[in-house]
Amino acid sequence: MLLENKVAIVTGGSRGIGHAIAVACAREGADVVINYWGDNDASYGRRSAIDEVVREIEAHGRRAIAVEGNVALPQTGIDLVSHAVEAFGKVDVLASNAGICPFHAFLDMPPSVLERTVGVNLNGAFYVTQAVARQMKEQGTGGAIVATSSISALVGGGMQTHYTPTKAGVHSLMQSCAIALGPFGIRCNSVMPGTIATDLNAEDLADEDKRAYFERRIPLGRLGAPEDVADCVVFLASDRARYVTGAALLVDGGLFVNLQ
Ligand SMILES: NC(=O)C1=CN([C@@H]2O[C@H](COP(=O)(O)OP(=O)(O)OC[C@H]3O[C@@H](n4cnc5c(N)ncnc54)[C@H](O)[C@@H]3O)[C@@H](O)[C@H]2O)C=CC1
Ligand SMILES: C[C@H](O)[C@@H]1OC(=O)[C@H](O)[C@@H]1O
Repeated sequence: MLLENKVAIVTGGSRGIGHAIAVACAREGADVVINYWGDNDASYGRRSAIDEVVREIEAHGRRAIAVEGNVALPQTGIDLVSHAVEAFGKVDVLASNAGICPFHAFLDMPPSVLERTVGVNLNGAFYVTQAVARQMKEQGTGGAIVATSSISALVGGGMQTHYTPTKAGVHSLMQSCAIALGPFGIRCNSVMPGTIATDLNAEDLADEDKRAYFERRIPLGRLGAPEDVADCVVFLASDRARYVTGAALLVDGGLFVNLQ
């Protein structure tokens, strides 16, 4: 197992990519603190989304606690670390994954949409990374931080002018943190998913023509699944990637390189 007896914090872990990361960490032997924001109603079948993630982790024989909190607030990262240490004694891995993408045109974008997107995606990644890194430094045993950036760090989107800069920022944050935290044995990397079928883009991809267009552009011939990303996060978080820091791993089925 790649993360045997490690403790992982996963932000945005109630749905989509974060859900898959949390379960993959447990499958590889980690106990998990799952952060989420606003997904605790019972609209997910008979269980709330977060109850389902906890159940899946426990089915792998690992422990899980769910902690609701808005990552845009500096206190949330501090609280996540406190909960992890209280419940499991330490933090070894952070998957900084929480993010939003409210599609919106550029020319009439209200400042509130920009500020919320930057607040959750970029400031949130900064605050949680900082809180976890302080704990890892104190523990003195290193650690691994993997942030969910995006192919959108490298290419634009006309309805994503507020979003793509946050994903470039998250990648840049991991590069700088790799330098700042390397001396403490803390590795910092990012994954750059392509188009992964989740709630984030369900409405966008409900347009059959748009979905078919994406599928045609992906050399591997399909949209990504959350588990495709989760397995790469686990790899970067594990000792198999012990000499990898400041790197970004595209997980996009070849979409980025497909010019024509
Ligand atoms: N779905 C895709 O095609 C891609 C997604 N990404 C990134 O992957 C990450 C996860 O996205 P998905 O799983 O697709 O989204 P999703 O909408 O399925 O799940 C989002 C998760 O983030 C949590 N969340 C939202 N706002 C939060 C906040 N303020 N504080 C704490 N948690 C919050 C939700 O509770 C949920 O667990 C995001 O950072 C997104 O930018 C990157 C590239 C492609
Ligand atoms: C939500 C979008 O479909 C998705 O988000 C990203 O980060 C990818 O680049 C896709 O555009």
